[in-house]
Amino acid sequence: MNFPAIRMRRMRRDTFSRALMREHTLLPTDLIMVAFVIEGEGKREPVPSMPGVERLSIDGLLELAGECVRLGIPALALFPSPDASAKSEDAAEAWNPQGLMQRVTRALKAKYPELGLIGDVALDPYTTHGQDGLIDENGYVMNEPTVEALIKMSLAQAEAGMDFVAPSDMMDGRIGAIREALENAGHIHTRILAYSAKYASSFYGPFRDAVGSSANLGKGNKHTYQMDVANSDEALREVELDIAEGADAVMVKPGLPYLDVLRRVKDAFGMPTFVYQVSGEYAMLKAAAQNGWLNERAVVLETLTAFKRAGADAILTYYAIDAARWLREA
Ligand SMILES: NCC(=O)CCC(=O)O
Ligand SMILES: [Mg+2]
Repeated sequence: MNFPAIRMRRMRRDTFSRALMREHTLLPTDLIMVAFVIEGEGKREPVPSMPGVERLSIDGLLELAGECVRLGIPALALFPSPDASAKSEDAAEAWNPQGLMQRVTRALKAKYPELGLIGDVALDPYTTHGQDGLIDENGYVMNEPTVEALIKMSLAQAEAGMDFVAPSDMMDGRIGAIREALENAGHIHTRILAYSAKYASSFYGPFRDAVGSSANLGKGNKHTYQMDVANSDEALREVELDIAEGADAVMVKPGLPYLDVLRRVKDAFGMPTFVYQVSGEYAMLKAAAQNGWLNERAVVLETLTAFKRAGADAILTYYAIDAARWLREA
């Protein structure tokens, strides 16, 4: 028995010794802000299931980007919420050089070249059926035709100046196919953030409201391409394949319910490993905070610190700007 020679509480007694033994420190540079992009001018549309989050037109995005730069947030992840008229069976608007994402990317890069931009690559905002890919007559998402579409979408974004293309669709082989197309087109610096372990999670509900795909998706689900929530060995296989195909960084998504997966991925590969605190996680925290049931600032910073402890190099979160402000005040 080591007690009392070993007293774990001794190092916890004072602020200075707690600081010295702290293993992980959350910084604004760990955070990636997430934004929903809409057409128009001077438009801000609240997302009802995500209080505090608004869909923004280009002018609002420029303000948001300026705030990221001022706060030391290195990157902004963009998700389009196109008008219903831009949706089709073949999602062709996704690779229109004058399309929403491409225009926004050029505008943001012109004003804030130092802010990293991460473009979502998946077809769901652009399809009339709300699936991430192209479907056959039975509604099954077809792998290779979808990959061909994702290549066009990635090239259009890279051409507009996107720093990272981020395929979030979970088709097989798309990382290698996109990498090859980018290289052949001379976009050798365009990075790929692979949503490698993306789960078929019910925590994406508010996001689907935000990008306007939930009504289109209806009773559909994404179980034929996103991962079964019960698996984690499979996540390692997915990540291994994406690394072999040329991913520059890999992602685990959602976040808090998948910290075990995050830790396994980081330990197994030592890759730049990102995690996504998704819309449902935001909604839970926000709802409890609005009811006065949880201290918002304390619990949000706790969740973000937990991601770092579990091995994340960067965290996509709707709370990035709030968290960076709180960290600066602290
Ligand atoms: N590709 C993005 C999603 O599927 C959902 C993100 C979220 O729920 O925040
Ligand atoms: Mg895969």
